[in-house]
This record gives sequence, structure tokens and C-alpha cells, in this order.
Amino acid sequence: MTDNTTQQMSLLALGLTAQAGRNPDITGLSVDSREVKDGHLFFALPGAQVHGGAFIQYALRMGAAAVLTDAQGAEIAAEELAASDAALILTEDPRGALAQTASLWFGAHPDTVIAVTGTNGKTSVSTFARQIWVEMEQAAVNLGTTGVEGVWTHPLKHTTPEPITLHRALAAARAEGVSHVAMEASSHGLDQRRLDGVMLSAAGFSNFTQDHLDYHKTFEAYFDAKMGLFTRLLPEDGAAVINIDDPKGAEVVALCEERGIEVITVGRHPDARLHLHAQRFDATGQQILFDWQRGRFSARLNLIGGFQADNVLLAAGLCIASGSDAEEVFDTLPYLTTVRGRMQHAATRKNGGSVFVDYAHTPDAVATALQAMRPHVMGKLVAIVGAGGDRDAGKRPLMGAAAAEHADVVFVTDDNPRSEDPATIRAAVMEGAPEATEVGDRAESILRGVDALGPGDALLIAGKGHETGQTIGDDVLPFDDVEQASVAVSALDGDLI
Ligand SMILES: CC(=O)N[C@H]1[C@@H](OP(=O)(O)OP(=O)(O)OC[C@H]2O[C@@H](n3ccc(=O)[nH]c3=O)[C@H](O)[C@@H]2O)O[C@H](CO)[C@@H](O)[C@@H]1O[C@H](C)C(=O)N[C@@H](C)C(=O)N[C@H](CCC(=O)O)C(=O)O
Ligand SMILES: Nc1ncnc2c1ncn2[C@@H]1O[C@H](COP(=O)(O)OP(=O)(O)OP(=O)(O)O)[C@@H](O)[C@H]1O
Ligand SMILES: N[C@H](CCC[C@H](N)C(=O)O)C(=O)O
Ligand SMILES: [Mg+2]
Repeated sequence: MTDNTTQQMSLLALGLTAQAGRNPDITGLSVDSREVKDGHLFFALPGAQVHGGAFIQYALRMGAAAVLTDAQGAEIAAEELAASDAALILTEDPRGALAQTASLWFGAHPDTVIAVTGTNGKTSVSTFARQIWVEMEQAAVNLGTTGVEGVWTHPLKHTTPEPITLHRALAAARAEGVSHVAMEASSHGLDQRRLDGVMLSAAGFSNFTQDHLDYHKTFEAYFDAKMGLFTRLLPEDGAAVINIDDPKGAEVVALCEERGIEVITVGRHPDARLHLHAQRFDATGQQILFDWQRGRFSARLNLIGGFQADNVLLAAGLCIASGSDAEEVFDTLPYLTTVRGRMQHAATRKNGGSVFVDYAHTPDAVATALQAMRPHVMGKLVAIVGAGGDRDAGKRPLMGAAAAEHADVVFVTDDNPRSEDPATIRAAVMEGAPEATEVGDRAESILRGVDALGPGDALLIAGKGHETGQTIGDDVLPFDDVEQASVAVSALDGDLI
């Protein structure tokens, strides 16, 4: 699908050669047969559920002028293809071809694009990179879970959009004058070649822990998908910025060095080139000391959570790796602001008890977020945790266990049960947190969590972050943790502080 209905391109201009059929001009690109229009090139992709070859017959009926698929897709639709004069383009890697074709169809993207991968921290790192650039007066956006944000905004359904949406958004960003983009590379996106065709200046690695095993099946396959960013997408003249505090960091460095890619290591590890030397916490943020090229620097971060300093330095490293001046980058750090739904202060009770909302939805993130709150909290730490339906089921008891280990009081509640039975999901989380209180209704659990706060206590509402809905079955009911925290405080204390 394209926005510009008058655009036409030959197969040749799109870098494609037809094995059979005529040689038409293409009027648009589609991956879904239901969206095909007259003259479109339909990509029949091997899917997780079904092969897109099964939909070639419908795409042809909708007027597709060309079909790109693999041998299996062509076999499924052999009869329909033989009876049609549509061009047939065969390739072993239709998803890669889709990405390359979408990049040619939509044209140039902003000059500087960086991408970050890792289980946790992608949205945070890409948002900080965008904030750094904007402070340096560059026209910048970040692109990922929270949509396109920055000097130009645009909603997105996926963390790494499929190539047609991605290249359309990148080309539109360029047309709006955007010069710098920081994007998230999700493991699904990498595995499905969604970002192939994007010319990266630099790529970052935050960390590697459990998530998405429902899709990737094994840790090895999950890691390999992520490594595609460094082994396939990042050009040899690009630079990699790698957190070497993560146990997998050294492996990522080795993969980059094998290709002769310049590496900037980041972390608390003494060997890190951008080295976090010390951190001191207070009620509203932290002071950090760090080293770069034999110089020592200090900065005040108005951000809660020790791990945010790791994310900030990774973002700073990516800006430096893609051409910004290091000292100018460091000067922006005191101006960075909380990323929506990440350790976001949501409300304070009259007695001083405070409420934070965080997007922790993996075992490691739950542990990290709760540990990060400790130095800022004098009293007890209360956690509300739940796990999503139709997602990695193995992480559920581990998320419960992380909450039980790092909080003093735990409530287990619902977080987007989707097609699954919410009680079954909660039971799995409770396996890891047998002492926790189970309160299925999320609003009620927030009310109970806020009610449990005394002076000096804090509540972490984990899992939904910036989300504004609770997905139950196919319905998305409006739900916002930040809003519910305020509602609970005003219900209990009479008015808001
Ligand atoms: C599991 C997954 O990633 N699925 C993606 C995949 O779909 P699929 O392989 O399951 O598709 P399928 O249902 O088997 O169908 C095969 C093909 O037939 C086509 N089709 C299907 C039906 C029809 O009538 N006509 C038709 O042409 C489909 O468009 C598809 O191309 O390929 C599609 C086309 O590229 C994607 O849109 C789709 O993303 C779905 C919507 C999705 O929800 N993905 C999520 C899990 C995701 O990608 N999340 C990541 C991670 C977020 C994080 O880090 O936490 C993200 O980047 O957002
Ligand atoms: N560097 C980090 N190390 C460990 N945990 C982190 C780190 N950064 C963020 N987190 C935790 O992970 C949560 C999600 O952070 P963020 O949204 O930046 O990650 P993401 O990788 O974009 O997630 P998604 O896979 O949903 O796109 C945060 O709310 C926090 O709890
Ligand atoms: N992008 C993540 C978000 C999870 C957030 C949590 N609220 C859930 O629904 O599990 C995923 O789709 O796995
Ligand atoms: Mg994200």
C-alpha cells in the first residue's frame, strides 16, 4: 500500500526481475491480500501461521500485477499463477526482498539512522538519543514501541514496523526535515528482516535476558536474531556501541571485530571505553561520574533508577558513534527527562508514599526496576506485577519470583490477558510469588497497593508503562496506570497532591 496513488515504478527500478509473466509498472506494494489494489506487487511471505502463497489467488483477483514469493509460495499457487499474466518474482528470502523493495519504493530516509537491540532498554536508549540530538539542535525522532516521537510524531503498531510501514515513516520523516533517527530493532523485526534496507550509521546492544521464547523457542535462536543487527545490517564502516556489563557483551564485541567494525564499549566494567565510574542517588535523580578518552566527566541526571545511567551512556555512545561531538553530547545529559512509562513518578500520597509506573515486563526488568528503586526509598517497597497473555509463558513464574525477591509486599494482577484465561496467567505468576496477594482487577490492585503505602514507602506498578489499554480477548478497554495511580490517591486521600 502506498500513500501516493500516482506513483509507478518498473520492476527494474525496484531491482527485481520477473521469472514469468509480463513486466508491468507497479502501482503499490502489499503484504496482505486484503489490501491489494490494481497494479500492486503482492509479497506472499512465509508466515508463522500460514504461507502467504495461500493468498496469491485472492491477490490476483484484487488486481495484483506482480507476485513475489519463494518456491513454496509459487507451488501453493501454481495453478492460479499459470492462469495469470501477472509477473512472478521468485527468491529464497522474500522478507529480505520486501525490505529492499520498500526502501527503493519510498526513497531516501534521514541521513543518520541508529538502531538499538537488547531485551530491555531499547525504547529508553532510543528516546535518550533523540533527546540528546534535539538538545544539540538537530531535527531528531525516535521510532519504536511508543511510536515516532520527537520533532515529528506518528503512531505505530509495532516496535519495529514491517518494512512498508517503516520505510513510509522514514521517508515521511525526511520530508518533514528530520535528519536524525534512533530506532528500536526488536528480535521479531530482525528475524523477519523488517529493517533490511535501512542504512545504519551505528548500532547498539543493551542486554540479553529472557523474553519472547514463545516466538524464538530457544535462547540461541533469540540471541542469533538479535545478532543479525551486527552481523548483517550494520555496514562495515558503521560503528557498534556495546554494553560489556552484560554477560553476552564480549560475544557481541567479537562478532563486530570479526567484521572489522569499530566498537565503542560502554559500562561499569573497567575496560569500557565509555566507563561509568560512580553514581550517587537522591530523591529526584542521580549524579554520575564517567570517563571518556582519558577525561573524567560528571553530570546530574534527573532520572530515577541506576539502570537509566547505563541507558543514557549507551545513548551517548551511539550519538558519538554516529558523528556527534562527545563533549557536546555530555553537556546535554542534565537536560534529559523521564521516558514515558519508564520509572515515571505518577503520584504522591499525603503521607509522602510515592507511586511509580514502569514498563518492566520481563523477569530481569522486574528485578532491575525494583532494585533501582531501593536507594530512593526509605520505607517498604510494594510491587504490582502481572504478565501478558499470548506471550512467553515461561517468564511468568520468574517475574513473580523477581517481584517476591526484591519487593516487601507484592500484588499479582492482570496485564493484557489477550486470548488466555487471566486466572491461569495469574496462577503462573503466583507460583514464583506464593506470599503475594492476588487481585485480578488491575484498578483494584492499584487501589490496594496505594492503600498499603505509609510515609517513606513506594509502589512500583510494573508491566504497562505508557500503554493506554487493557487487552481482554479482542477488546481493548481504556486503562492507564499513571491515571489509575492518581485516581487511587485521590480516592484514599481526598484530593491530589
Ligand atoms: C508473530 C509475528 O511477528 N507475526 C508477523 C508476521 O505474521 P505471520 O508470519 O504470523 O503471518 P501469517 O498470519 O502466518 O500470514 C502469512 C502472510 O499471509 C498474509 N495474509 C494473511 C491473511 C490474509 O487474508 N491475506 C494475507 O495476505 C499475511 O499478511 C502474512 O504476510 O508477518 C506479518 C507481516 O510482516 C506481521 O505483520 C506479523 O506481526 C504481527 C502482527 C505481530 O503482532 N507481531 C508482534 C508479535 C511483534 O512483531 N512484536 C515485536 C516485538 C515487540 C517487543 O520487543 O516486545 C515488534 O517489533 O513489535
Ligand atoms: N538497561 C536496562 N537493564 C535492565 N532493565 C532495563 C534497562 N532499561 C530498561 N529496563 C527495564 O525494562 C523496561 C522496559 O524498558 P524499555 O521500554 O526501554 O525496553 P524495550 O527494550 O524497549 O522493551 P520492548 O521489548 O517492549 O520494546 C523498563 O521499564 C525497565 O523496567
Ligand atoms: N512489546 C511487548 C510488550 C509487553 C507489555 C506487557 N504489558 C504485555 O502485554 O505483555 C510484548 O508484546 O511482548
Ligand atoms: Mg521498546
